[in-house]
Amino acid sequence: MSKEKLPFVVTAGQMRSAEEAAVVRGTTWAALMEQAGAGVADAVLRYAAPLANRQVLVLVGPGNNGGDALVAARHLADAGALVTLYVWRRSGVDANLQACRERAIPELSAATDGDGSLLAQALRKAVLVLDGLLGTGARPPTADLATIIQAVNAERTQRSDLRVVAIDLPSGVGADDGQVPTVAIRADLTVATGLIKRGLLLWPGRGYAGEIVVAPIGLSSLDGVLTMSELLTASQARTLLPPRPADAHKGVFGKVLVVAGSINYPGAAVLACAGAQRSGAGLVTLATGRTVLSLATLPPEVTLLPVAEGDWGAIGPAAVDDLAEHLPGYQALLLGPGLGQAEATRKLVLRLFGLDHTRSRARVGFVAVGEPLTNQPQQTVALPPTVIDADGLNILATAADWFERLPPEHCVLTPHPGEMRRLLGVSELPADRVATAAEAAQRWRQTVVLKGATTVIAAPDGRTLMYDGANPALATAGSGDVLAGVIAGLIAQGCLPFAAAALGVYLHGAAGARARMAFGDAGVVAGDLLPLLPSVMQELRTG
Ligand SMILES: NC(=O)C1=CN([C@@H]2O[C@H](COP(=O)(O)OP(=O)(O)OC[C@H]3O[C@@H](n4cnc5c(N)ncnc54)[C@H](O)[C@@H]3O)[C@@H](O)[C@H]2O)[C@H](O)CC1
Ligand SMILES: [K+]
Repeated sequence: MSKEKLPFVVTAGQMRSAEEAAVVRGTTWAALMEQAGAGVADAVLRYAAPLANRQVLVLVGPGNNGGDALVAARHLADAGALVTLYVWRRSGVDANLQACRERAIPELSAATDGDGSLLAQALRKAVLVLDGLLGTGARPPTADLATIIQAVNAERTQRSDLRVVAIDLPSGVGADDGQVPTVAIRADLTVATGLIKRGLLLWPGRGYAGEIVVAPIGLSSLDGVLTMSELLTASQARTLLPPRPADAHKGVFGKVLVVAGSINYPGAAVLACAGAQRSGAGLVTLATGRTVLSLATLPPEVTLLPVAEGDWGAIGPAAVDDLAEHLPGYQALLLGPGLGQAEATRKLVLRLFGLDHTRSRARVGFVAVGEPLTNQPQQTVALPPTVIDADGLNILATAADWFERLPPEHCVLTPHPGEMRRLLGVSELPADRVATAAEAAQRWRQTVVLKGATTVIAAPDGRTLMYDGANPALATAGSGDVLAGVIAGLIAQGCLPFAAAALGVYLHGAAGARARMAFGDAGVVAGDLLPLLPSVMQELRTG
């Protein structure tokens, strides 16, 4: 599929670059705006038909977002809608306003509506409000603009028959970070002009956008923008599926070793193993202490590798020898779910990554790709591609420059925001989750899955995917364990780290959506995802 057809997600700056690149290639700003406004009108007519002889109130702001609104207003009037303009702080009469005047489209001005009565009256009559106040050039709305926004939101709350459509962004939502510093329009639909702005997919902005559609504006090529995010869609996920030859034996689908669990979290190990199984791995082995094994109710298909444990069943550093003996032959390692942070476990994790300097040479660790395994008595066993999750991340975060021990593009890190803060050594994450994940992935040279209502998957080469899968049903203990297992299972089947992370996030999210439909917003447990994963995967494969 050509790049242009993929739903790119951009910052305001990247959008500007794409537009400037288009203008350099011969289009004009006026043409871009005409296509944007026409596209908005088309989306509105598809979304809220019939509008003939229905009142449409178009809010017009001072910038090009307002310009789009004037173009759309003209097209909607030509389609038979009864359009009224409500102009806020727009100076001068440009061609698009002139064209509305030639159609005698009624025009109200905020400047002469001190008490807001004109707006209130127009809102009461309208069946649809089109928000063309502010777009990518917005600063946080203050006083007079905030009053207009609050009046629109109040009317929409009171009347279920009123639809609000935002042009490019709901006014008041930050284009790059989705923040809503003061107030913002609550839209039922946002028509993104040309490309989806990042703020539409980052919370809380995502919650103001409603349904999101894209109105093409003729960006013939996207070479103007270097690294853009892309929305992770089913069609994208489908391209990432590992092959599933009908005549294959289980060895073809790889083996996953899961180092997980502790006396407090035996279930995390179970969910992680089951996630790996349900993603299609050929064989899953749980390496943990005997105490945890006695507590965990494992699927019968999971094989067990009891390893040395310390106090309270915590996996201890001596487990390195057990792991070294068994790791060869595994195509994926998952480290972390429910591990706990006992001192003994901390030593194990640091030793696995060669960060525990109390011993000269770990028997297990990352051997630089291509470096021959030494045939010394302390032969080092290379770790397979590794998913590092939960306490695996929390323990790594305690070692300075931990990421320098990892061979490039060998791991998938799956932090939630708290784990990301610890890995970055910051008290607060920056608002722009995409930039945060992208910079970390490039610095650490690993795939990073920054989990959240919108999950960002970032590759070391700068590419980022955003999964728009906010789902309260997934905000449940163990959901992350299942995801980590799915990703490890996909790596075992031959997916490269970034592909496994993206496909894993998609499958996990789709299963979560299925569970929410079946069980509702509350009360879904992570285990409910497991039986849904194979059918979600099958539908993706045959879709
Ligand atoms: N560039 C193009 O050819 C196209 C742009 N598209 C649309 O245009 C907007 C971006 O336009 P821009 O003029 O840069 O920004 P805004 O329309 O958001 O308006 C900025 C304008 O408003 C003033 N302003 C900002 N915040 C406030 C505030 N809180 N209070 C008062 N005034 C404020 C600011 O000073 C500027 O004057 C983009 O979103 C698209 O909708 C087309 O879609 C494609 C072509
Ligand atoms: K807007």
